[in-house]
Amino acid sequence: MQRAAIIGGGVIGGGWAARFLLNGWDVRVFDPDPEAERKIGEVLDNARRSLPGLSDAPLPPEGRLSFHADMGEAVKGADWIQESVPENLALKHRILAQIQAACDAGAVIGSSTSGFKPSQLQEGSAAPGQILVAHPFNPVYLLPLVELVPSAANDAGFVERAAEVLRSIGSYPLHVRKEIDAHIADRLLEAVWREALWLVKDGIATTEEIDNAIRYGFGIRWAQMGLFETYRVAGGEAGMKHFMAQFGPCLAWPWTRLTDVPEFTEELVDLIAGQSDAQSGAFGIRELERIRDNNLVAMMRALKGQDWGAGALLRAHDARLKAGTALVARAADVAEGVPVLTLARAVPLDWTDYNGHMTESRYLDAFAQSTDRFMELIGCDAEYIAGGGSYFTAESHIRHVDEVHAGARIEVRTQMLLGEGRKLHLFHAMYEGERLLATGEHFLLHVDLGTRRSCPPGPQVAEGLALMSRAHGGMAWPEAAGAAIRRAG
Ligand SMILES: NC(=O)C1=CN([C@@H]2O[C@H](COP(=O)(O)OP(=O)(O)OC[C@H]3O[C@@H](n4cnc5c(N)ncnc54)[C@H](O)[C@@H]3O)[C@@H](O)[C@H]2O)C=CC1
Ligand SMILES: C[N+](C)(C)CC(=O)CC(=O)[O-]
Repeated sequence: MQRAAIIGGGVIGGGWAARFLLNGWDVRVFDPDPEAERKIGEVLDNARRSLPGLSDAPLPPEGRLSFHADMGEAVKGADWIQESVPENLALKHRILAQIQAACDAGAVIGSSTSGFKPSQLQEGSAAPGQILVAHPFNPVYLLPLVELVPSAANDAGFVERAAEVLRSIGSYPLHVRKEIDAHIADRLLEAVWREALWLVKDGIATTEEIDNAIRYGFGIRWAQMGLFETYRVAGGEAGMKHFMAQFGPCLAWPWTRLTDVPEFTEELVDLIAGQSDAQSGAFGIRELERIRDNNLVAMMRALKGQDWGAGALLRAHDARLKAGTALVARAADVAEGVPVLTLARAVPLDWTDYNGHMTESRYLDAFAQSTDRFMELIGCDAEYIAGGGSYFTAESHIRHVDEVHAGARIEVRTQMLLGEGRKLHLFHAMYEGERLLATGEHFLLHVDLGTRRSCPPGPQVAEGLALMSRAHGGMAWPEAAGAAIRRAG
């Protein structure tokens, strides 16, 4: 168990607390705001329904969360301390000095600052090498990017240790090699933000029209290929050089007002806030956060299917998590007389429906994953399938016993009812803890993928089946197995 201290538990500190906590860290929070506990509780509720299901493997058991009135108590013994107080350099200096007076010398102190350079934060510190910028993106518990910005005072081993901690909690540390005001991403965001402010101020577009220009077009493109890869594709077969030749001259045309800063007059603030109310005022902030989280999870899980960008990162993190799970690898290791664990994961947000619970098609999805896992156990793995043998499902019966919600940790335990010759009869039971949620009974036939006809399995799978028969052969037939839907009335 590792420990993080969160100093400043607002929007960003709350997000950090959730990411650490749900990745198994104990988290101590210091924030003088009497509402901090309630606010973090609400951020955590959102995180619990969205983050665990982003992975296809279970996250470690949640750590312990505590709130402390004394900053020294919060930071003492912490491995990672994340400063997330408001963007004010004098305040950050004061807080960093208080942290360093009480924390362990080996702790990493990350600052969430959106724009200060690490060398600015380190000014006046007796141990500057312990402080660096770890700039996250909102919502911190879902978005992987953390800009990790060291200065010359941080040694390379320290930076790598910080990066490894971030990887272990599913983040993507982007090492910003040369410190600069506002790092990398906020410089890009600042450019778009300034241009958008001019468009509203000059009456060209409303806040909603600008958001539509982003979300119906280049925003979707950016989420998967960024800027340069997107423009390379836009250059057609001739690629980047052609793109630059075609659009280079525009740089000299009046396509931007970036060099000017619009003054934040009361009139401009009212105009933007009023348009924003008209656009989104029908939703509360927590409601908007949930809509945002639903969309982000769906997009990132889709990218995982493509093994691309943030999705490729999630896949690699899943592999890490899976390596630490209790799933048995071979039939020879299956315990006798008890169903074998074939799935352990959380319910993803995109598995839920308009009734607010896991939707029916996903039960089949989960049971199908369990069947795949069981096939691997008996030796019907990717190599065997590539050799031309596999199983086809001939019949399924799912019973829905109790409902389950997004973020809940589920397990499927599987009993082999029959595994003989070409026949395989499985009974899956899905649980949240010890609460039975559903059962899935499936009858499969071994097939020759060349002829597409059933046939006896090869020796490897026959042996796996024999081992499983020995482990499960003496078990009682589950009460619900073999049941049909009763006639109504
Ligand atoms: N909001 C955003 O989109 C992002 C903000 N950041 C950065 O994160 C930092 C925090 O920003 P937010 O969370 O947005 O601000 P916030 O206003 O939501 O939260 C700041 C928290 O710090 C607490 N605080 C104030 N004085 C304190 C003190 N002396 N000791 C401990 N806690 C104190 C406040 O009570 C509040 O809960 C800033 O440096 C900001 O630039 C980074 C990424 C995104
Ligand atoms: C607007 N902002 C500068 C606070 C933005 C960030 O720092 C990152 C984000 O989450 O957009």
